Amino acid sequence: MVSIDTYNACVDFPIFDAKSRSMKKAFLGAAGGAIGRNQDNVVVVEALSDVNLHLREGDRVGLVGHNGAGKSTLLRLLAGIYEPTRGTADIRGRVAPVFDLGVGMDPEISGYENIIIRGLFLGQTRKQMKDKMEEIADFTELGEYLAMPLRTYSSGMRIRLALGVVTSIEPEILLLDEGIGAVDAAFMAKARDRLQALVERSGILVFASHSNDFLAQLCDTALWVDHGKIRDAGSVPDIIESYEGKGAGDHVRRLMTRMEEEKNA
Ligand SMILES: Nc1ncnc2c1ncn2[C@@H]1O[C@H](COP(=O)(O)OP(=O)(O)OP(=O)(O)O)[C@@H](O)[C@H]1O
Repeated sequence: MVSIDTYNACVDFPIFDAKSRSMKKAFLGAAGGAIGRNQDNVVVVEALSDVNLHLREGDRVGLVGHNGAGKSTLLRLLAGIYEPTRGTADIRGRVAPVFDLGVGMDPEISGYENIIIRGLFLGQTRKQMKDKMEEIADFTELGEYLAMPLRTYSSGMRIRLALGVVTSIEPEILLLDEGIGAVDAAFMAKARDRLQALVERSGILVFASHSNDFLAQLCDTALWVDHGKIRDAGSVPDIIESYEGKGAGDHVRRLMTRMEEEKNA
């Protein structure tokens, strides 16, 4: 069974070299988690506090919130990269963390070899990646460059390769942190379809994004993360409306209606 359960999970980052003078006036700014002190009087950033999350097979959840609200920290907690400082996080299922498209890529080896390595990094086997190789190679449209070392690629070419691999896997839990940047528009349209298909065959999706259109396309529900806490939970348009206002909520509602009509057409 695939599941995510966190109980009052907190993640603190101790900052041993923080200047105490500047900390005297610590207050909750618009961006970032609360800054406090732990029992040893060390300055800590409270990146997440008392997060209770219960997700099951089929859940597609978007995370919205200001810079430094705790979205990436929450994804890293769910990926097992961070342990909760207090509380618990119980994650069942094979996790594919897609935070940085370039992670696990080696500039000195070929595109083909990088496809295998990146796949292993995402929990796939060598055999699975070899079976998918042709299809991934086609998608990237990189042709003979695939036999060349990755260092000869432009940044957009690297993203094509990384997206080709990421969207080819079968994850039980897919953790996605936007960062899908510099590819040309035609390629992005192709990648969106593949991303949609990836999400559909994933057990659980948690997706942190500042793009309302992307959230509307990939998620059913959303969480507003604010200063390390879950401030609100609900449908994607409702949460975007609470977070950004009525205009943004209505835009997402219209977009979702249009997508639904296109699906049924
Ligand atoms: N390694 C770290 N050491 C210290 N503080 C950190 C570390 N990583 C994150 N933080 C702090 O934790 C808080 C949450 O950061 P996080 O990266 O999770 O935010 P986010 O919601 O993903 O932001 P953004 O939308 O800007 O990517 C911030 O206050 C940040 O300063």
